[in-house]
Amino acid sequence: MRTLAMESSENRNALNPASTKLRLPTTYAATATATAPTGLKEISDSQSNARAQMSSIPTKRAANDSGVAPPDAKRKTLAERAGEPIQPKSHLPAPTPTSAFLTGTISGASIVQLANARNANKTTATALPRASSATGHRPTYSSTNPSSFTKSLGPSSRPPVTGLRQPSFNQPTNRSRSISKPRPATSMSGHGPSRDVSVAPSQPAPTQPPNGIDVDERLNEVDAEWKVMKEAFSISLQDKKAMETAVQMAKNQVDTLEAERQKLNERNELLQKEMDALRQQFQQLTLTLERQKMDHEYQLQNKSREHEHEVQELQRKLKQESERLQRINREEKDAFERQCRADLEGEKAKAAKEVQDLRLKLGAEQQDINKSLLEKERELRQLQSQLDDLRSELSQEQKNKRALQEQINEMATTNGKLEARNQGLRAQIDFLESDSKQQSDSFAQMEARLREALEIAENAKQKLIKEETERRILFNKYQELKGNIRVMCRVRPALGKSEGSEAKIMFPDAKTSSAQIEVTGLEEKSSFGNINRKVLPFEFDRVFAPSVHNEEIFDEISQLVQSALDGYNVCIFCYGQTGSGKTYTMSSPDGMIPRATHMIYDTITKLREKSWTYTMEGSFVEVYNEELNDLLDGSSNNSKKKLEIRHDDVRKQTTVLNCKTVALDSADKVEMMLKQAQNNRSVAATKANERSSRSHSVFILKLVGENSVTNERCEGTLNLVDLAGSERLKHSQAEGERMRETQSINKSLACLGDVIEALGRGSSHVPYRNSKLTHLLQYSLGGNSKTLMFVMVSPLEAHLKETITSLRFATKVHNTHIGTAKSTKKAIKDRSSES
Ligand SMILES: Nc1ncnc2c1ncn2[C@@H]1O[C@H](COP(=O)(O)OP(=O)(O)OP(=O)(O)O)[C@@H](O)[C@H]1O
Repeated sequence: MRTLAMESSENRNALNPASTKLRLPTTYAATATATAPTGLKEISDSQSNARAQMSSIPTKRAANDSGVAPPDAKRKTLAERAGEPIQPKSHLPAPTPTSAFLTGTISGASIVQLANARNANKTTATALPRASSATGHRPTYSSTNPSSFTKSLGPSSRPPVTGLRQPSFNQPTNRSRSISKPRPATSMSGHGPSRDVSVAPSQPAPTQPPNGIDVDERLNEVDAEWKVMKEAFSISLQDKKAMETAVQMAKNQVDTLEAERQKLNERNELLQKEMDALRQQFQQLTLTLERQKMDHEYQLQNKSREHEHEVQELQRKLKQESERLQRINREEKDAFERQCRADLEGEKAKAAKEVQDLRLKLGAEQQDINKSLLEKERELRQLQSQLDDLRSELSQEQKNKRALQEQINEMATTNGKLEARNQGLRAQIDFLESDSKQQSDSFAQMEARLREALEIAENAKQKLIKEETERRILFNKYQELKGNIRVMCRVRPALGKSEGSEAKIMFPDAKTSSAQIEVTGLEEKSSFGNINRKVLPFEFDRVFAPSVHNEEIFDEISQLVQSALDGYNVCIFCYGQTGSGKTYTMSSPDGMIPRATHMIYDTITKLREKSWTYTMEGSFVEVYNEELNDLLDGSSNNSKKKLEIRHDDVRKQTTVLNCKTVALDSADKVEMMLKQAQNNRSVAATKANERSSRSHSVFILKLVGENSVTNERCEGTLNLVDLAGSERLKHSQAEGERMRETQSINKSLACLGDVIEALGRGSSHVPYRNSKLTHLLQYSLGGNSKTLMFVMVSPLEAHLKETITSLRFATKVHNTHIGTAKSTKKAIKDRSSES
C-alpha cells in the first residue's frame, strides 16, 4: 500500500523540473548582465535556443561574477516556495557600471566639458591608471597582454569605458604616438580606435614647452578624437540598443517565467490543497483507524469474556459428564458385581451339585475299594497263612539249624576227640613203626574216619549259610508285610503307692509272642441297672510290659535306626497322656535318642572299614501353639529368628531355615544338646502333671553317607518325636493360656491321626499342612519313610480313661497298616466281666 508520504515525495519529484525552470531566469539574468558586452549577436544567436545555451553557462561562476547571491544550499520544497511572496524581478541583476556608463555618461555636453577641461586634467591624467586600479576593476585589458584580452569574452574581461576615455584627454601628447602606433589586434578592433586610447594612459606622456603648442594640430587632434568618440558613441548606441533588445528579451523571458511561476504557484496551491485534503483524509483515516482499533479491542475483550464463559461452561459440562459417567460406571460395576455374584452363586450351586455327584460317585468307588480291600484282605490272609507256613518252616529250619548246630558241636567235640585220638594214634604210629604192617593199617583206618568227619562238618556249614540267607529273605518279607507304619505299646511302671491304685491291665505272655494288651475299662451301667467293666483288648505290633527296660525297647527300633543309616527317612514318635513316660522313653539318659546316636556312632565306625564315611548333624525344635521354636537357640524370644519349613521334593528332604544345627561328631555333644533342649523346652505346670511338656519336641538327625569306593551316597533322616500330652481338655482342667495350649496340642494330634489315616488309605491327598507338626514331618510320615509310633500308657487307675483314649487312637493308626498281622489273626472280642 502506498503511503501518503510516498505520494507527497513523488509529487515533489514531479515538481523539481519546474523548480529548475524557476531558477533559470536568475541564472540567465546574471549571465545576461555579465555577458552584455559580448554583443547582441551572441545573444541573438542564442535566442532561438536560449534555454539550452543558458543551461550550458556555468551558473555558479555567473552568479558570483554578477554579484547575485547564490541559491540557498538547502533547496526549498514546493510548499515552502509556494508560501513565499512573488517578486517578479528579484532575480534580475543590478545595473552594472558598464550599462550605466553606456546609458548616461556619454552625451554631447559631456564631450564639450571634456574638451574644456582637457588641459586642466593633463596633470591628473597620469594618475588615472592608479585611480582606475584603485576602483577595483581588474586591468585585464592591459596592452601587455593583448592575447588574453582578445580571448576573454566574459563580462569581466571587457575594460570599463571610464578607463578608456580619461587617458585620451589627459595625454594629447601621446596621441601622435598612439595614432602612429599600430592598433593591437583585439576583438574590439572592429568597433573603433577606443582601444588605442585605452592603452595610452599606460604610456608616460613626454613633457613639451608651453609656447610650442599648435592649436590647429590640437583641434585636428580633437576633431580626430571627436570622430573617434563619435564612432565610439555610435557603437555604444548600437550596444545600447542591443542591450535594450536583450533586456527586453530578458523581460519577456522573465514574464514567461513569471507566468510559469504563477502556474506553478497555482499548481502548488492546488497541490497544497490536495495535500491538506489528503492530510485531513489521513487524519480522518487515523481517527477511523483508532476508532476501529478501539472497536476491535472492545470486541476482542467481549470475545475473550465470551470465550472464558464458554470455557467455564464447558468445564462445568465436562465435570457433570464426568460425574455422570462415573455414576454410570459405578452402576454398571455394581450391576456387574451383582451379575458376577449371581453367576458365582450359580457356579457354586453347580459345583455343590457336582460335589454331591462326586460324593455319590466316590461312595460307589468307596464301595468298590472296600470290595477290593476285602479282596486284598483275603489275599493278605492267604499271605498271612503263607507267612505262618513260612514261620513254621522257619521254626522248623531253626530247629534244623539248632540240630545242625548241635551236630556241628558234636562233630567239633568228635573232631576234638578225633584230634586227641589222632595224636594218640600218632603216638601209636610212632610206637608201631616198628611193627609197620599193623601200624599202617590202623593209620589208614583213622585217616578215612577223619576225612569222613571233615566232610560232614563242611556240609553242615554250607547248610547253615543257606539257611541264614533264607532267614534274611524271610525276615525282609516279614518286615514288608508288617508295613511302614508300626505301632508299639509301652506301659510304664507305677512309681509308687502315692500315685494311687493301678488299672487292671493284662499283658501278653512272653512265650506266646502275642502283641495284645487287655485293659479293664471303666464301670458302665447297663440298661438293666447292672454295673459292668469291659475288658478292652488292643493289639499292636509289640506290647512292652512295665518291666521292660529302654534297652529292650531300643533293640526293637535299632533296625529302623539302621534304615536311617541306609538312607531312609525314619520317624519314631511317642504318643500318650501326660506322665505316661514319653520323655523317659525318648530323652532320658538311656532313652532312644542317646541310644540311637550311640548306635549310629558304633555303626559309622564299623562302616568306615567298608569305605563308608558319614556325617551326622542334629537339630532340636519344638512345636508350641502351632509355632516352631529352635530348642538349641538360647537367645530371648524377641531376638529369635522365625523358623521356616522348606521341603525339597526331589531329595524328599526337609530343611528348617534359621534353625541351629550341631555337627554331632562326638557322643558328648549329644548329651549337651539334649540338656540345652530340655532347658529351653516350654514347660508349664498343669493340674494333670506338675512337670508337663506342653509342646511337641522333634529331634532331627541328618545322616549323610558316602562310599569312596563304590561312589554311593545316601541321605537319611531320623526324627525322634516326643509329643505333648494328649489329655483331654476337660480332664486337664486347663484354663486361659493352658487351655489354649491344650487345644493347640489336641488339634495337632488330631491332624497327625488324619495324616496317618490318609496314608493308610492310600489317599492321593494327605493333609500334611493342616498342622505345623505334620508339615514338618511330611517326608518322614508315609511314602518310603518308616514310621514307628509308641503309644505310652500310664498304669494308674486314675489315668484309665486317657489310657483307653490313647489306645484307641493307636489302634486306629495301627489299623491303617498294610500287611498288619491283625488281619490274619482274628481280633480278640471284647470281654466284659461283671463287677
Ligand atoms: N519305664 C519307666 N521306668 C521308670 N520310670 C518311668 C518310666 N516311664 C516313666 N517313668 C517316670 O514317670 C514320670 C513321668 O514320665 P515322663 O515325664 O516321661 O512322662 P511324659 O509322658 O513325658 O509326660 P509329659 O507329657 O508331661 O512330658 C517320670 O518321673 C519318669 O521318670
